[in-house]
Amino acid sequence: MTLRIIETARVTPAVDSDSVLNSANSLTIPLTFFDLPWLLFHPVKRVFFYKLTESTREHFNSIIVPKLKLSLSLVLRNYLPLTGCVTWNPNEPKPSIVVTQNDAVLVTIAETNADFSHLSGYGQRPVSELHALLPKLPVSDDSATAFSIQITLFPNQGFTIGVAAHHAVLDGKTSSMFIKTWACICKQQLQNIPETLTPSYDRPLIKDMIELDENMIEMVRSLKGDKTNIRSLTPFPARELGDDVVLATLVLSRDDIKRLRERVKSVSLTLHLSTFVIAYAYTWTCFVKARGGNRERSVSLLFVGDFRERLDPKLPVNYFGNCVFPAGCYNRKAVEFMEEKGFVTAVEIISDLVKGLSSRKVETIAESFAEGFSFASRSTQFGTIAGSTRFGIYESDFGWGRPVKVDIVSIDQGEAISMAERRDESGGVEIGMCLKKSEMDMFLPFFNNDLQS
Ligand SMILES: CC(C)(COP(=O)(O)OP(=O)(O)OC[C@H]1O[C@@H](n2cnc3c(N)ncnc32)[C@H](O)[C@@H]1OP(=O)(O)O)[C@@H](O)C(=O)NCCC(=O)NCCSC(=O)CC(=O)O
Repeated sequence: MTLRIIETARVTPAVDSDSVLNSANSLTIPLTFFDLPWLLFHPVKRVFFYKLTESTREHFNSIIVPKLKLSLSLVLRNYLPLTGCVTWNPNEPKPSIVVTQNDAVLVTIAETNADFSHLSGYGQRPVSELHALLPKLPVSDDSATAFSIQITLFPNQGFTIGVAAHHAVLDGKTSSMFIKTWACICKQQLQNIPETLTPSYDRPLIKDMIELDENMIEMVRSLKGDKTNIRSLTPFPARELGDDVVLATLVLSRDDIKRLRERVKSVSLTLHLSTFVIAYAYTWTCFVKARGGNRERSVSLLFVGDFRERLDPKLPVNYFGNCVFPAGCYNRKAVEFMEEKGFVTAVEIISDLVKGLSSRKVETIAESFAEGFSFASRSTQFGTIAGSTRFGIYESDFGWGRPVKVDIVSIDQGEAISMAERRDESGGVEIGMCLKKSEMDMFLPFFNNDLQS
């Protein structure tokens, strides 16, 4: 495929007489202990595919791009942190998001000759081609950009919106709320954000715990291992990906989930058998079986839970930033998930972890992250989940219909599994996996055949 960059635009927030920037000229939002664990992670990258056969160059340049830019400018008034950078003032104990007047979100406009149907499909797609549809997120030792966008035309086939988000600035809940808000403003040609979609910046609701901040920073530093510049914001080294890495999207229908749930119900009636638990347990056991190898090898799994409603007192559902707590199960033997009752074992583990989340104490969050991250390098297989079955990501309609597909491409940086609701069915789930082609070819038969058994 070829990609031609047409323009790199800076989209600034629309002029707002109430803007906090008008008086002080800058806005500083310190990162909380919920944000800090993600400081040196690679950006979360999602690509949204919009099918539109009337998307000629003319239509794209004169209608689609101007509408997207205008609505982006309007929505950024309420999302100022996305125009800024994470920086770490030498006089401050921790980094902050800093926004100054005239800051902007970089929007790359591009065109490609790639096959839209193939790239937006559910089959195996080269991850390098998906990356071409995503923007860079500039980062240096001193400054890390919060958010960037790429809009790519596939002439007469459609267009994509690719986003790159710094995870220390926002989590999946905030990121998906931003996209849905931008889409709503664009589609309905609104001037202002509806109340229900307005982000909350009520940071004082998260009690300042200096010791917790320090522990988080210490943990992040120790993970990087580079002692030369302890305030450096450059991320962990990127995973080298060969041309043979593919991303595929698997589907568990509502009926599949129901049948899998029945398998477990006969064993125990007290388990938490949500779609999330069933889907994670099933995918994980297939993944461990497909990799095979030494049955005694150490494997671990982790996920994060949204903590906004689990905190006491609760945070507003629209709280901007990160508010997730990790839950994991570490150093298990691969054989536990390979044998006949492997799926039930995984369900029991993940069910217990979900049930236990609400009683987790915030004071333990740094050690919980530290424990989880430490097993990432010590395990032969480490499962994590990106996205969620609760973000409603397919509702992002900018006025040209809902996306035909949404992929989280950044799962290529680990052994993450992505999740989202199914586009056209309530109750089912879409699962993204990114593996070397040879391993994907081993994994898919396990995933498809075990459903029939
Ligand atoms: C811990 C969990 C994963 C566990 O999920 P579960 O679905 O098992 O458990 P649950 O108690 O939340 O839900 C139980 C049942 O109630 C339904 N349910 C509960 N709350 C709901 C809500 N607000 N909206 C819609 N459905 C809801 C669920 O669909 C499920 O039904 P049913 O049986 O039908 O399923 C989840 O609670 C959670 O916190 N999800 C969000 C995780 C998150 O924020 N991840 C993003 C990380 S950042 C990231 O990854 C980056 C990025 O995305 O950009």
